Amino acid sequence: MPRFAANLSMMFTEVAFLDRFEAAAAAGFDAVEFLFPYEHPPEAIAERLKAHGLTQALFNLPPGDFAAGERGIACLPDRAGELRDGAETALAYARATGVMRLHMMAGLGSRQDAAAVDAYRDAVVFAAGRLADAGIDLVLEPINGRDMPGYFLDDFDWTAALIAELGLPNVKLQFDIYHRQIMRGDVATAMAALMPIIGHVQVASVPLRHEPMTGELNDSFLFAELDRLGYAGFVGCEYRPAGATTDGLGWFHGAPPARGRAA
Ligand SMILES: O=C(O)C(=O)[C@H](O)CO
Ligand SMILES: [Mg+2]
Repeated sequence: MPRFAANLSMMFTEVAFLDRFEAAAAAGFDAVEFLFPYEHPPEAIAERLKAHGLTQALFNLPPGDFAAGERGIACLPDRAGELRDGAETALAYARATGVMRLHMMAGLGSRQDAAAVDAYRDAVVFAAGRLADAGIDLVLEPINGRDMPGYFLDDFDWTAALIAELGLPNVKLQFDIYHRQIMRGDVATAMAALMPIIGHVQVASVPLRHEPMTGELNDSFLFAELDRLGYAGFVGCEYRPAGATTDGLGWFHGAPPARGRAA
């Protein structure tokens, strides 16, 4: 089985954010990820990781005003300065937590807009350069437009082509199985084809974004495929538990898959 990271933005939300580290460790996870750490000082996050023997698998660069609906700023030409500052902020948290990969959200915008494409490309090159100095990978994640209407980076082929064109060794693909299935399907074949550039994987059931093994995909098969393909990274459990987080961890502890939608 791959190495799973509990996503603390979606899982264990029964308790306050800083208490989710202990809850994840108690449930058997040895790694965590989350969207953003920035409401808490880096030392507070580092202290929780250390106290519970957890590895920080991933988090995101600052995304602009997330509460107001922004979903990253990388494709926004007039936000380049803020993006650069955000990279420094993320690096401070990276140094404290030891994380080895960071995701940069693209923002809302159109790939038909040349200025947005240029801004995005510049942002990727800039962030990759800053992260490379610290030995950290930059991961780019295509996100489906049903969950995030108007999201700039909603195409796996375009993302893979950009990564190939830039040829920067620390720029990789964040392959979210949930988004891939909604956008294109053909998950196992795409995973195999893209494996050389995959830097992080995430999972949730489709269509409800609940626990793995409860949706239309055969997640056991996909996890075995990741092993067969030699994927040594983390699989982030980026799902909304259907009920209490711990009640839905049967899949993680090896229980047989559920059949059909939860009532
Ligand atoms: O939506 C997702 O799949 C994500 O991974 C986050 O929202 C962005 O990192
Ligand atoms: Mg994701």
